[in-house]
Amino acid sequence: MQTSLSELFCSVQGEGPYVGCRQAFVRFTGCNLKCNYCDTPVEATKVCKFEAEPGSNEFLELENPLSPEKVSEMVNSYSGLHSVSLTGGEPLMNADFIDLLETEAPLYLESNMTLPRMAKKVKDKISYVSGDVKLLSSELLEDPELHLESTIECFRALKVTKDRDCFCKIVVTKDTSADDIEGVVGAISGYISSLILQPVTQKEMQPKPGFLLKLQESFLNDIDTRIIPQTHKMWGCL
Ligand SMILES: C[S@@+](CC[C@H](N)C(=O)[O-])C[C@H]1O[C@@H](n2cnc3c(N)ncnc32)[C@H](O)[C@@H]1O
Ligand SMILES: Nc1nc2[nH]cc(C(=O)O)c2c(=O)[nH]1
Ligand code: SF4
Ligand SMILES: [Mg+2]
Repeated sequence: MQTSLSELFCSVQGEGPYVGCRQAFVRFTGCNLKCNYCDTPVEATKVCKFEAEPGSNEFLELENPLSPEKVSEMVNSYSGLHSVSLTGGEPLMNADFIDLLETEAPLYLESNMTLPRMAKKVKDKISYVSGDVKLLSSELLEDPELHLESTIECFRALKVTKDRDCFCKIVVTKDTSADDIEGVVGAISGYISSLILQPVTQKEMQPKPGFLLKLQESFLNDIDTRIIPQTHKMWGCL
């Protein structure tokens, strides 16, 4: 089994409760959604850009597709890793490949949580789940009811346990509706350790600070709720 990656690099986690933790980032190509705020190209690429020396800005180009052995070897070439971020694109589209990875550091899944069958396949391999909920109003969803069901089923499969952390992250824009967030969070709150409200990075799409603070207040009684913007972009790292 082989798959295509767009890039593989070492940096620190720039989002959510694990901000600052040193990670290898494994970026898969392809996605089943089309979020209007998405900051990442998801198209398939001919080569995988591999930054062998962290922070060097020098990239080797490895021809796609790559085997799980080769990807594990590249990840294991980095030292001091807290975990390995599986991202994309949508990493759960590569559940069979993920199942074959043999990395020394534990796996951290960054997912849109819409592919429950795939979530069930990888659940025992994953130590950290950054479950990025896509709101019903935020994309062109064919079937909002099915979307919500799939989201709940994914969180149930990958829920927080003594061996796995699972938190929910929601990108908030100026068009986000509080009811929309409350509906989804109410349905998954039993499966997560915290809720992260992530204001969208593009200035022109950002919500007002007062809206975020009100939202946070409405959840705080039930769940550890934090407002954390993307931090890696502030200091220009990958
Ligand atoms: C590019 S996605 C890839 C993983 C997966 N498809 C997902 O959406 O979680 C990685 C993370 O970047 C976040 N993200 C993408 N565009 C963003 C933006 N403009 N502002 C803030 N966060 C953004 C996503 O919400 C997600 O948490
Ligand atoms: N530093 C850094 N942190 C991140 N957290 C989530 C990312 C992603 O694109 O999945 C990301 C990323 O691309 N870089
Ligand atoms: S699910 Fe993730 S990768 Fe796909 S479009 Fe949305 S933010 Fe981008
Ligand atoms: Mg990113």
